[in-house]
Amino acid sequence: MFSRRCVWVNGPVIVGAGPSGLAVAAGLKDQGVPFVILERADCIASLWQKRTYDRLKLHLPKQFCQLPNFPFPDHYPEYPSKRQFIEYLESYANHFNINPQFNECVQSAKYDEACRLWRVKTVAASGGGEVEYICQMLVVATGENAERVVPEIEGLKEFGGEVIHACDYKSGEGYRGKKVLVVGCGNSGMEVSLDLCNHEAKPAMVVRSSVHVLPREVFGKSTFELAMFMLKWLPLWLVDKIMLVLAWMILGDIEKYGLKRPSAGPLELKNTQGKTPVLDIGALEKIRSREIQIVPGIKKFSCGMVELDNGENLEIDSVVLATGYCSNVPYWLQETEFFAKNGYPKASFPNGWKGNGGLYAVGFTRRGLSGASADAMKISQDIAKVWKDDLKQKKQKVPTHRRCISTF
Ligand SMILES: Cc1cc2nc3c(=O)[nH]c(=O)nc-3n(C[C@H](O)[C@H](O)[C@H](O)COP(=O)(O)OP(=O)(O)OC[C@H]3O[C@@H](n4cnc5c(N)ncnc54)[C@H](O)[C@@H]3O)c2cc1C
Ligand SMILES: NC(=O)C1=CN([C@@H]2O[C@H](COP(=O)(O)OP(=O)(O)OC[C@H]3O[C@@H](n4cnc5c(N)ncnc54)[C@H](OP(=O)(O)O)[C@@H]3O)[C@@H](O)[C@H]2O)C=CC1
Ligand SMILES: O=C(O)C(=O)Cc1c[nH]c2ccccc12
Repeated sequence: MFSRRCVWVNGPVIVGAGPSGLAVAAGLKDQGVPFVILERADCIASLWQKRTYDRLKLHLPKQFCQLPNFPFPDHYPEYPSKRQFIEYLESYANHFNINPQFNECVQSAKYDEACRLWRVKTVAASGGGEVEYICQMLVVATGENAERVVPEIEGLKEFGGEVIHACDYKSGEGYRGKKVLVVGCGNSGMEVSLDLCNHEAKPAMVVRSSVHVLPREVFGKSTFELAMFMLKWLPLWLVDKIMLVLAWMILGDIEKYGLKRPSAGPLELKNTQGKTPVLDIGALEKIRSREIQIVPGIKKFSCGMVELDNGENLEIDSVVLATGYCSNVPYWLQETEFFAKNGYPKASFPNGWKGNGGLYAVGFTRRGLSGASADAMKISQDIAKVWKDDLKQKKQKVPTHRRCISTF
């Protein structure tokens, strides 16, 4: 017979200790609301610490990436490096005295209608110990990038060479002289291809459909900042048109390199399909000089080879799947009213942060870190209000953790 530890949590359970979970936690600390954060990894911000490449820098200027009530240090550059961003998040957690429970992967969460409580089951990441947390409120902060997307492509098993996902790519060091097929042309595909070039590897990047490439800066100003500024006065479609004219002036016609532009504009596409435009940090120059080869979709792999949709065959040594990420909420949250099948809230920004029965979602806005901060502020305020009203009613506080042992 197993024994499962059962923990009553006074206050909400937050699932995920990335920027979103930390931002909600900080807001709750500020208002004196207790909580528990459950994190499957052994550190905060595991996406940034464990699943990103060495030379990554933030894409958006720092003022769009800082979390509430704790700015970046003044000496940070306009686009902080991954190391700097991680250091910032570590000091954020220290400043607010946030101590997540690491190595606890949430396996299931279910609202118990009878007692109006959430039952959140975790398993230790190393296997073994199971715990059931019982709480009144549940904050989903597992992110838009929780799991890698690995497409099934014919013959990939017979390929024989190394196949990795972009989240396991650290640097081009080991690829010198190698022919690498990079599948996907989002920001990851572009930046992995650029890094491979910088390490004298030979990347070919698969562009199966279309992509918006924008310069990271226009006349020395961040393109993103400019777009946000224009959106205050102009409709989105017009800002998109202006962005495309500026991109054409600065980057030229990218279609002649095989990079077809989508018919919807870059901001419209980000809003409707969550597809992030590429903010170019140098890959385009390598595409122009043919150091990065652009190739069409993949038909199939065979031993050491790939056959493309245009019938061409390429010899390759390795494959990097820069094929994106997905939410993992449908795997563990037993709820279908607030969350859609794709693991995002059904209501879009700014309405997708609060469900029924004390359910909240942070960081599913398709607006990066600034969207996560906006959600977090609303959530921590709402929870604090519920909490304080509740306290007033009870007039007496219950201990933070009440433990019991249940058997099954
Ligand atoms: C390569 C890359 C670069 C990016 N650059 C930028 C940028 O420059 N600017 C920007 O605004 N956005 C950027 N983003 C978007 C990114 O989504 C945000 O930066 C940010 O990490 C989102 O924070 P989050 O806390 O919502 O999700 P995450 O950072 O993914 O954190 C979620 C946490 O939840 C944990 N978790 C997941 N499932 C479970 C579970 N079942 N149980 C327990 N814990 C779980 C994970 O281990 C993780 O630590 C980038 C994304 C990527 C992939
Ligand atoms: N410096 C930074 O700030 C960086 C930020 N990021 C962010 O991380 C998030 C994820 O980006 P990313 O990892 O690039 O993922 P994306 O989802 O943006 O891109 C995935 C790419 O893979 C392609 N793809 C998927 N399946 C296949 C297939 N079977 N065959 C061929 N192509 C395929 C897609 O093509 P299609 O469009 O045809 O489906 C698309 O080009 C984004 O928000 C991005 O902005 C990423 C890297 C750096
Ligand atoms: O890099 C990302 O994933 C981001 O989410 C940053 C981002 C949010 N909104 C955007 C719109 C255009 C380009 C980048 C972003």
